[in-house]
Amino acid sequence: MKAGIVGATGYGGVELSRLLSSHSHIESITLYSSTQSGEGISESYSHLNTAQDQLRPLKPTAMKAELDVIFLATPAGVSRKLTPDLIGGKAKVIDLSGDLRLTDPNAYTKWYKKEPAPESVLKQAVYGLPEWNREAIQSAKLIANPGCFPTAALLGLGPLVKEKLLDPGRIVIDAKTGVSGAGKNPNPLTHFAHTQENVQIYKVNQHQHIPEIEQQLTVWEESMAPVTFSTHLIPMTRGIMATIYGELTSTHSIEQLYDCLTAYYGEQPFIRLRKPGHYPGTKDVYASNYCDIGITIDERTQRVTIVSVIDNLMKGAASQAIQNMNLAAGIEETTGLLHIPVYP
Ligand SMILES: NC(=O)C1=CN([C@@H]2O[C@H](COP(=O)(O)OP(=O)(O)OC[C@H]3O[C@@H](n4cnc5c(N)ncnc54)[C@H](OP(=O)(O)O)[C@@H]3O)[C@@H](O)[C@H]2O)C=CC1
Ligand SMILES: CC(=O)N[C@@H](CCC(=O)OP(=O)(O)O)C(=O)O
Repeated sequence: MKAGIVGATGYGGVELSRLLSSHSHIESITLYSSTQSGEGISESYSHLNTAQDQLRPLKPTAMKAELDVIFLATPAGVSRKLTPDLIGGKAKVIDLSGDLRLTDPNAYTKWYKKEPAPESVLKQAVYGLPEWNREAIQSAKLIANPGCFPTAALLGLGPLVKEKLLDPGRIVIDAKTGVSGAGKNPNPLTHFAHTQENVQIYKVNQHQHIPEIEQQLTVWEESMAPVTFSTHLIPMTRGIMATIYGELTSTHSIEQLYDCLTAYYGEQPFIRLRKPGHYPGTKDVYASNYCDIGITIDERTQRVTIVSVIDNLMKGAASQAIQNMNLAAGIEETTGLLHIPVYP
């Protein structure tokens, strides 16, 4: 397959380059930049000293005709403009931004404070959470790669919500992220002097991932109520931990809840369940496509705690996009993705 990466100079694009360069079904990678065309990617990122070095200007008509898969690793607001010119040809398009994830354009305007993608484009986009949407992804030509926090939160919540084991009105998701989640451009929140030795809550009750999480939870449980979702920036480069609290609709043992997770995830190649009483940390999934999940019940309060960890740049972005590419291309889902996480 011939792959193209738009936004190749960003953190998501850089991870895509790294992963695709050793993918057995990729014959070429073309890198696109809106600001650095003509330069080599290795001038900005010397670790990417690969055969495919030159950054090219975006030419949608040629890209659509020549490429088999196009990744859009661009900020919100870009792919809504690019996608109409890229779809309809032979290329499958996988968007890493939030532009195509929300089915309701009004929700996009409300939470992203931007103009939405055309409804005709939104209708074609398939939500790329493979563990829950594999069949639709397999026949998709346009894929909305999930957000990093929604990936962690939804994978943690899916089985119990789908089985109606959790009170739909009492779900709380408390999430922490590393700084790379904010992309390559530093800002006052992510500045080293502010982040180092600090924990900072941000976008309180206003995070753009709230409607994405609620949209999918509602697919599983139609009476789902709004969730409480908080994000914290912590002094590390990669990783997300979502600590999720819920209340049981009826009495269940921890073994029953664990069996419920196993029934859904036992055969999933990228979900690793911890035995009850054991919990993952972000280092367990560093630089990998895994999502590790732990679960317990507090006997005193009858509240459930679910801990779900991912690498935001991998299962939260680039490697999940490749998992989606594999499925849409009809090749083995795990191709190029079975790296053991980097430790320490
Ligand atoms: N970082 C993360 O952990 C995650 C990110 N995402 C989403 O993935 C997308 C990419 O994120 P990330 O790589 O971190 O972001 P970065 O800011 O690191 O990179 C984005 C890249 O997009 C390109 N770009 C910017 N403006 C335009 C434009 N107008 N037209 C075309 N290209 C443009 C830039 O490259 P150039 O100037 O060379 O064109 C830039 O390098 C975002 O939508 C982000 O929200 C999703 C999940 C996790
Ligand atoms: C640390 C940090 O700022 N993280 C970002 C991650 C979101 C993201 O990557 O954007 P999408 O909406 O495209 O998923 C945030 O919380 O907004």
